[in-house]
Amino acid sequence: MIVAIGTKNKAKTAAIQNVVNRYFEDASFEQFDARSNVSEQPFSHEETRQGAINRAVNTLQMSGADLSFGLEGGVQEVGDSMYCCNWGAIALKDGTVLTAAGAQFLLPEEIAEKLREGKELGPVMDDYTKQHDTRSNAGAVGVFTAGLIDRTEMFEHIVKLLIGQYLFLTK
Ligand SMILES: O=P(O)(O)OP(=O)(O)OP(=O)(O)OC[C@H]1O[C@@H](n2cnc3c(O)ncnc32)[C@H](O)[C@@H]1O
Ligand SMILES: [Mg+2]
Repeated sequence: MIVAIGTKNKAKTAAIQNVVNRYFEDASFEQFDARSNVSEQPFSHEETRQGAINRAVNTLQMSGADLSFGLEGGVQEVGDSMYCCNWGAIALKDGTVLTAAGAQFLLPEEIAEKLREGKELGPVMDDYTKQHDTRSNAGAVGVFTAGLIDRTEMFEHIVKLLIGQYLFLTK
């Protein structure tokens, strides 16, 4: 089975490879820089979900794969707080698209303020941690959960939800 991945971010690709390899012995992977066709910093569940769908569909079109994955991070305001939200999609050759959402976690107000000013979470996290490429490593979730859950583990749960739906559909 050929599986296409719509990102080169290693926190996301590791999540897809780890979970797919658990359920399919014969999987091979192709990676693409897929366009999400939404803002660099999605600002709602709806936009984040659409980004995941667009990545999955655009990736399938670029590849000769049987199925493709799109994963997208964004933020959503609930009450007076901002949460990081995470969505994923699988696209199949027959046009089927499966979606699932994952963990949401609170962003500290000083981070939320910078995002409301129009900044992107990726660079804001690098400024905050004084590290490089937080988004490809522990991620904001790793930083703000004291390392208990990193970005790969967070996306693994979404990938598991997606593969479970795929297995249910094809059983
Ligand atoms: O290469 P891609 O697949 O685009 O991976 P990305 O890290 O940019 O991830 P997204 O586009 O899905 O995320 C949208 C924005 O939010 C940032 N972001 C999302 N989750 C993050 C996290 O856990 N840590 C740091 N930045 C994050 C990210 O850098 C983008 O600016
Ligand atoms: Mg991005």
